[in-house]
Amino acid sequence: MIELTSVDQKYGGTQILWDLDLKIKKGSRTCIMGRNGVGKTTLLQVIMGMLPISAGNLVINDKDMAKESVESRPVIGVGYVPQGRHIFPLLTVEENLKVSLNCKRQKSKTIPEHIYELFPVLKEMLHRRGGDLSGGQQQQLAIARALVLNPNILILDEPNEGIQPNIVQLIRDVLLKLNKEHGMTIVLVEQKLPFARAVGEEFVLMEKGHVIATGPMPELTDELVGKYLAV
Ligand SMILES: Nc1ncnc2c1ncn2[C@@H]1O[C@H](COP(=O)(O)OP(=O)(O)OP(=O)(O)O)[C@@H](O)[C@H]1O
Repeated sequence: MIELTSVDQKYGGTQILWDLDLKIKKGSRTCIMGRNGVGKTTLLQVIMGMLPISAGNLVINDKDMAKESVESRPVIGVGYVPQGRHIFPLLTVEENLKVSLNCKRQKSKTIPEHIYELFPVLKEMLHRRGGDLSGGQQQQLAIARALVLNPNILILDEPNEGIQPNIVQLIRDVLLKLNKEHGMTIVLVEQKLPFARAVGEEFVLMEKGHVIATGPMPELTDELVGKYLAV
């Protein structure tokens, strides 16, 4: 469960998130949507502890996380796939995955086999450098790297940006499988409506640093789409 209450966030003197309230249920699949620049990435970075909040509360998995650092997130089971992937281009696929295993709470130093079942291409390319992979392969690596620590919440920022359609389908299937078979809570920022509708059970609509509507995905009406999502 993730709960933000009356959260404000500022970059220097510029306030981006305003009195933001949001509840994300355990085991749900939630898509955060809104036009460019409304604060979606900022919201994810606040949840991840990468940006401090200037007011309000943040509770994740029943723990007060408002003042905890980014390093505390894997410890309570939160995985993150950043926008733009941020894999290490000079490390091999295997080394990229092993970076996560160096996290303190991780006892096992082997990559769980189910990662390769989800993303078979990574096994084939284990010794290839991350920077030499295609965009779609890099995205699979970025998701796999977050899964190595076996999170109970997976947060993804626009995982389909610049990705070819067959890999978009694979990512959709993996996210649904992780949620349905492993009970993982999925939170993603998504701009593309068909993908959001296919993966999300719940939507969160943002506008100018506020959450302006939430609900089950079927309640994301054409009127809301026209008003807050269409360019
Ligand atoms: N480091 C920063 N310093 C100052 N302002 C920033 C910084 N990062 C983002 N912003 C501003 O905060 C606002 C929200 O940005 P954010 O990236 O969270 O939006 P977004 O909804 O994720 O947009 P996009 O869909 O384009 O990724 C924007 O006006 C942006 O210019």
